[in-house]
Amino acid sequence: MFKLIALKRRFRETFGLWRKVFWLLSYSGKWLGFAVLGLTLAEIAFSIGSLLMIKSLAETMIAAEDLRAQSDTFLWYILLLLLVFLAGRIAAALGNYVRSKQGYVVTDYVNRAIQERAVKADLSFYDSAEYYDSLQGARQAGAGRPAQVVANTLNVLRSMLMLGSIMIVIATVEWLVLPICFAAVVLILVVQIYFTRERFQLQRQLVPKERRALYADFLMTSEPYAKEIRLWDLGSYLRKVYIQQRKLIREDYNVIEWRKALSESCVALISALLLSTVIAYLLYRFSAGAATLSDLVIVVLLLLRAELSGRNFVAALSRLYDDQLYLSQIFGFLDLKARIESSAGALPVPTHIWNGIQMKDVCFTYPGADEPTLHDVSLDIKPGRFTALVGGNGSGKTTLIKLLCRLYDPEKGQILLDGADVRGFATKSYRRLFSVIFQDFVQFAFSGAVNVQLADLGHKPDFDRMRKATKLSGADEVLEELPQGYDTLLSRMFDGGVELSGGQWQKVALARAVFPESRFLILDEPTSAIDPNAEAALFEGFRSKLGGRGALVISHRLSTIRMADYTYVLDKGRIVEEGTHDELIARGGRYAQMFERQGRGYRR
Ligand SMILES: Nc1ncnc2c1ncn2[C@@H]1O[C@H](COP(=O)(O)OP(=O)(O)OP(=O)(O)O)[C@@H](O)[C@H]1O
Repeated sequence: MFKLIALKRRFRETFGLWRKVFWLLSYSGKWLGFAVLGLTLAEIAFSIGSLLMIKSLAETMIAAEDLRAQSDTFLWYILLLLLVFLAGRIAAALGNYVRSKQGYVVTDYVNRAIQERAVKADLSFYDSAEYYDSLQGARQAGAGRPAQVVANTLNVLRSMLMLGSIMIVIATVEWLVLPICFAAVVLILVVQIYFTRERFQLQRQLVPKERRALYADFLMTSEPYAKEIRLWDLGSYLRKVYIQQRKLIREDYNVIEWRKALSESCVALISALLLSTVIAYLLYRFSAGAATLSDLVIVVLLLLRAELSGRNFVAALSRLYDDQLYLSQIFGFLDLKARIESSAGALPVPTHIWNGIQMKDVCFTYPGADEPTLHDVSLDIKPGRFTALVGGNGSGKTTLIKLLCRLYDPEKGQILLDGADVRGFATKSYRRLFSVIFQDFVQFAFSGAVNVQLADLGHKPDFDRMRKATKLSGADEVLEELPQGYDTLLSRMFDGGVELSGGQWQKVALARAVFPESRFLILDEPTSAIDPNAEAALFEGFRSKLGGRGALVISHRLSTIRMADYTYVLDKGRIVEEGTHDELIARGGRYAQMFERQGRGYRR
């Protein structure tokens, strides 16, 4: 009973997989699909046709009493055979062309689908090794697999038809040979399928080791790590890590390949014994006068052909099985569902925001972490107000921003926009409320102009608006002095690019954050690499620069924080103090101590 249920489930899974493959293939277009199918069927028909013609020619020649007298007939026959053969080759060449054309279209599509899924995945996926394994599995399976499936299915079909035709022809001469050939094919097939599955399972187990090796390779070959790797002379250490992982991977594969080679040798021995038995049986029939010489010659010739077709059939079928296993990895990744998605009936965010955002008793624990990072955090971000957040390293400031922007959802408590739970708004439109600069902002290897405008691709490029943003952040002076001004490529990775300093990059990233006309500006240590003059220029009259937007600024520099309208102090994931600068100083608590300590440092 259980077996039946499991079989049914497996059948449903396989059927579902094939449906998805055909859905993917349909993406390459109806006509290309028909061309692939038509040409492959033509190729198969011509192959079988030429086989039957050879058989018929051999029979006629053996039976002919006077070969010379019938030479004209044979000549025409051979000519026709050549034409069929030629037509088969042309169909094969055109078939290869349309299949590879379909392959390129589908491969690009699958790659795009993987990228789309990766971009839409929750940020929390990046907290789990399982997600990386799944992504690596999909990448290893290869985006070309679905297209490969077409070629392999057709190969199975072709080799099966060829084998079937040969078997039928053999059966007309000597049917007893059939079960023996069948047994040999099944035996080879079982071994191939078994090891295909073993190899696939091993590959899945080895993904973490593969990722470790790839990581070491990535560190050795990527620009951001080049300085430290040279200074600390880490090359030999990383190479050792890489070699170690590769060695473990190789050893595991070698064990399987060795077992496979042994099993294949045994199967080859059994097949040879079976074949010898068949030939001995035919010889016996011939010597007993029960079979003619032509029967003997035809069956031996066809048996040799059947051996080749049988091997092709088994190889094609095990490749197809391999495809099916690997495709499940691609579809497994594509089926990952983001948890933070707009719910059915999600609303767009309101056009006017009156009270802003409110965090109410928010608790949050990272997936897989033992301890919560935020405990009962309550905080307001009001339109037109410069709000500051201070706290020691690891106190949870960046985490709080991630929750505000709905990169994660709280475990307990609520985040409200004008009193409504933000989970009720469409995620995309809610996230567009924010312009954020994170501490680890991205340095895109694009031009200066693109680096700024990336934050708002929904609008037409607007040079004046971009100038306003770069002027506010101080990036205007940086970009204007470059060889091609704003159009200069900000990377040495490609020809004609330049490299900016850390502070210059931060000004560009800051311009990107202020460029969109979003309602809330969130700056996570926006001036950590910027010189004090530029920082003072940025925050001078900051409230009027906000133009009605709400701002949340995280900084360790209290010279910046003192300009804020309202400040929250975070400690070990809890808001421990809040108020204006004067209120917090008067209170003489943690904020006042921090301020006093920093001020002492400057006075010394
Ligand atoms: N993706 C994550 N998974 C698990 N724990 C995390 C993750 N990101 C951060 N943490 C943990 O959450 C805590 C708060 O980190 P967070 O980055 O919010 O601190 P922070 O106040 O911004 O610190 P800093 O001032 O150093 O930037 C830290 O203990 C950190 O180890």
